[in-house]
Amino acid sequence: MTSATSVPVRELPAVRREDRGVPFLGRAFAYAKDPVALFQRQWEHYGPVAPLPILGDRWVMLLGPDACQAALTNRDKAFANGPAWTRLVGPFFHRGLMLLDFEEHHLHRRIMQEAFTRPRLEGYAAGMHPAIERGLATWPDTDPAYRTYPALKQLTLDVAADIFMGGAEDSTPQEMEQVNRAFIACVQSASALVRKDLPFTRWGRGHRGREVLERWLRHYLPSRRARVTDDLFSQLCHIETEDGERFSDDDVVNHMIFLMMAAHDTSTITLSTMMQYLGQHPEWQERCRGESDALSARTSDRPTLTELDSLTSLDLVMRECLRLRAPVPVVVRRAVKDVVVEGVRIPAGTFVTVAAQFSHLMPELWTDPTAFDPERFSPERREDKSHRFAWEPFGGGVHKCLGMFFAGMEVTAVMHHLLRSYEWSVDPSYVAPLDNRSLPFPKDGQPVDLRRRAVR
Ligand code: HEM
Repeated sequence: MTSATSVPVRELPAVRREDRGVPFLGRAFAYAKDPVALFQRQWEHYGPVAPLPILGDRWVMLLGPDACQAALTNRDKAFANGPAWTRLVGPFFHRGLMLLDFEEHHLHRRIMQEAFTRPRLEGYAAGMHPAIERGLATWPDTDPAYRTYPALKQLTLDVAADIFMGGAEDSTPQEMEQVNRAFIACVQSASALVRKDLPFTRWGRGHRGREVLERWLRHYLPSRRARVTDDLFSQLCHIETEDGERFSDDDVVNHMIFLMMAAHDTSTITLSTMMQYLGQHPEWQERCRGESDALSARTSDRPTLTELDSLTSLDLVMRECLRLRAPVPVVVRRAVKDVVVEGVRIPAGTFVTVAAQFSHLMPELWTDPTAFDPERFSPERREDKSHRFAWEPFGGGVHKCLGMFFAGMEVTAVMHHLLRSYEWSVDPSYVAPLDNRSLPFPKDGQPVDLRRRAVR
């Protein structure tokens, strides 16, 4: 963060007339239409600290790795998460870890960390394979336009039911579908224009969704408290720090709702982006499949966490896909006191978007930034080292994604099974039509030409 004494401090520039957008909505439409074009325009006209009128509030957009670093590392404790995320996603992820701040966040994160240690991840990895195999068995043998996005969403939900819930043994497929819809309702509330609990509104659906999730989780709480199993729910019920601190029932429910939301869409988006690029780059698909086939020949069809780590080409592809299409393109904060970033004063009360996706595409940081080139992450090139915050799909600072390794493991495990079971192709000229109203997903379901492999 720039100190007010070292650099002359400027006030935030006024919003130009042509950047005011639609009355009240401000630039919300421009963001939904093409966030990258909006980032670029803001950067060109205002630089790294750009004013942004949105939904009647005063927002500032931070662009470029230095400005993002200032907000994420948050040295002066000037930025808070709770008030900003709550403004966006409302009460639906109430008291999830990402929405807590400062001392309270530190305490909860210390407890939750215990559920993400390496030995625990090994347990989750072992538990994932059956759900992935069951899910992929329902995919067709061949389909020239298989809509992979909804299929992957269903698959990650099934994996989550096992790994997060320990099987959701009392829930029928219809109830699981209702739970899926409840999550979607909560996530989509972020783009609600009417922010009141009224019938037929996105906000209202978010409220109903939260109620469904709470009821569903509270039903399972006693059985998960009663015994320790390998699933995340049971772990949250039992973990404690060395000082004996543990979660209350309410904490467990609140954290579970947030965790399932944090894990579900982000992993699905990463997987569908990987399927798109691997479908458009058969040489990379073959290279990744070669490693997966070799691994299975050496070990078993259900690799351990350490064995999954050896799929290095898949790891390069995943990093590149997270760069090109960050599942969380921006994170948000609210200034709780006046603060200076890159020489510009941001007044207390201002909402802030930290635009990671823009850094991922800056020509100053990456060669040919829009090209699919996974080798840029190879040990010889390591373009992501051009700046500590050049590549930040998982955020940074004290709120950096706690599920980062879990996500890598889940995505690698699903892709490993997919590469072993299927071949697919995607038209090289295909550009995913993204819905950017909440997290970016392909509106057309992302059709691919899918064929089950004859011999493995
Ligand atoms: C590719 C998949 C994922 C991406 C791109 C992603 C991205 C992010 C980002 C950008 C943040 C920071 C938010 C902020 O600074 O305000 C975050 C926070 C978080 N994520 Fe993830 N995430 C992914 C998967 C997961 C998974 C699988 C889990 C859990 C199993 C998870 C759990 C969390 C938690 C608990 C936080 C809050 C951390 C805190 O506030 O201390 N994420 N994630």
